[in-house]
Amino acid sequence: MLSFLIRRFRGALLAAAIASVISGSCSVFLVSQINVVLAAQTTAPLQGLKFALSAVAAMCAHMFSAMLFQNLRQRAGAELREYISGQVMQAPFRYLERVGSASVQSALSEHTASVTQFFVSVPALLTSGAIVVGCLIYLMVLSPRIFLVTLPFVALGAFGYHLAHLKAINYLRSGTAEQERLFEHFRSLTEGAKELRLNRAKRRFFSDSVLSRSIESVRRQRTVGMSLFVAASSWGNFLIYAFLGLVLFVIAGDIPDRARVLTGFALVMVYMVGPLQALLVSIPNANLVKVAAERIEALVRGMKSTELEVTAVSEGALRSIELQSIRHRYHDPQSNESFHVGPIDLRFAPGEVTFLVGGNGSGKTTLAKVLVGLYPPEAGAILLNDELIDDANRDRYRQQFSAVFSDFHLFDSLLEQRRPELDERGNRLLARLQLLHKVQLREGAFTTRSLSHGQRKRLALVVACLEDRPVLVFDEWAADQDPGFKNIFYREVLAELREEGKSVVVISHDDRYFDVADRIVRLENGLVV
Ligand SMILES: Nc1ncnc2c1ncn2[C@@H]1O[C@H](COP(=O)(O)OP(=O)(O)OP(=O)(O)O)[C@@H](O)[C@H]1O
Repeated sequence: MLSFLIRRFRGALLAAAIASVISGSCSVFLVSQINVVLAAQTTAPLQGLKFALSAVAAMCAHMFSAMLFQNLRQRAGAELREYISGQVMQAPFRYLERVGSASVQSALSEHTASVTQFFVSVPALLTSGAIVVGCLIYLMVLSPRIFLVTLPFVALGAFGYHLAHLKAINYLRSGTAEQERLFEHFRSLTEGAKELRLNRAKRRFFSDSVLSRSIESVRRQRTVGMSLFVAASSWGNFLIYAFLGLVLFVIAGDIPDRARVLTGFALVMVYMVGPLQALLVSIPNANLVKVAAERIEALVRGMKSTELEVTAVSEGALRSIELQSIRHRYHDPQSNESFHVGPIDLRFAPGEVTFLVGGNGSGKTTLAKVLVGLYPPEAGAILLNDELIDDANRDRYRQQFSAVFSDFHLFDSLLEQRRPELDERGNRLLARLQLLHKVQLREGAFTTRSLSHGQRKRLALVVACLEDRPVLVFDEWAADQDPGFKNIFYREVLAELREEGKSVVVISHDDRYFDVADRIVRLENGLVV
């Protein structure tokens, strides 16, 4: 993920990185000039000019790199969100069901924000890095003997930091994993608002034992992780002052040019504390970026689809859809239990109304999902007009269907190019379903979606009819409708769709209307009986 972003913006990143290093180097040069002036008896005007030019150069380089990095951050955020959204839209539907919406939401919000933080950490890392390296070089030039003494200190500091760092990153990783569970609980806060209000005991349990525990766990893991990093950077700071004390009071002795060397060391070491701290702080930030990038990568990896996206809907008219010995299986790894649908053989033809009936949990919705191509069959074959459906043409196959599942989603518009005739047809259908006084279709968008559940379902029916696909699937559409609308749906709408030559699949428990069907398919425990 990060390497992709780095490759994508490598030109601008390189320019901004060079500017950061220039800014850091100019700062070190300024400090060295201060030391020269402090040690000299007089100051030459040329030195003043050099100092002023370096200060201006440091400012310009810093400004340029910071602006460029901010710009890159926004561009990277936008591209990452588009990339993840694109992957989500083409991901296998079953995979999305399995990972759940909380993982997708946190990838799009929290993790994306963390990854783009990289573009803010980099200038700090580079500028501070350049200052620290520059300072060390200056110290080496000033007194190679004293500088050699710094090496064990650097090694000691690096070792201590590395140990803390390894421990900290584990805490950050598990904190991020817990946070995804927390996002799921946040969703329950709004989606389960009714249930939580109606039952005080459940509300308290959810609050104390589920939500607070998860919030606390994220807080604890992140606090421990970040505290370890802070402890490590404080350790680095301490070593600087310990080293300075050692130089000033123990090692210096009677080295040549004592005053100039010691002033230089003191000045540079004190100056280095800030950038070193920034450097040490930006390392945990870089780790947060790494952890977030790993989460996004893990999520997106499962979204890879081998299907080809259709560019145009198939021209040929529907003649038949055949399911040949198709099977689907849900497996729960926790309980190691499975539910099997199939083997099932069915044929669907135009102008035919098929009712899919059976008890709760008998597999009707699952079969419908296999039929419309949301679940590729795990065994058996699907044939559209005698053509075998596989990954190469599955997306084209799905374009044959309009479906209203029980957990349907209503977009606020038809998501189609504006067509006045579409508005007219839609409003006629809305009038027919007695919704026109509540909602209208204007320029392809609905005037409102604040409707009752039954009304929203009627709106979903209108959307499905307007799509004008050869096959329509209704999953217990009539379950929430009053008798009048049930009658319109079963006796009028289905009859009209049949007249238009549509193949209609209706999942239903309304045995009063079973006579409407041309064929009834009864499922029991995943099998047609
Ligand atoms: N997304 C899923 N993940 C795992 N198992 C599932 C999933 N959806 C359904 N199942 C399992 O598959 C079985 C059949 O479910 P399905 O929704 O197909 O039944 P149904 O006949 O449509 O039931 P109902 O009449 O209650 O809507 C259920 O027992 C359930 O355990």
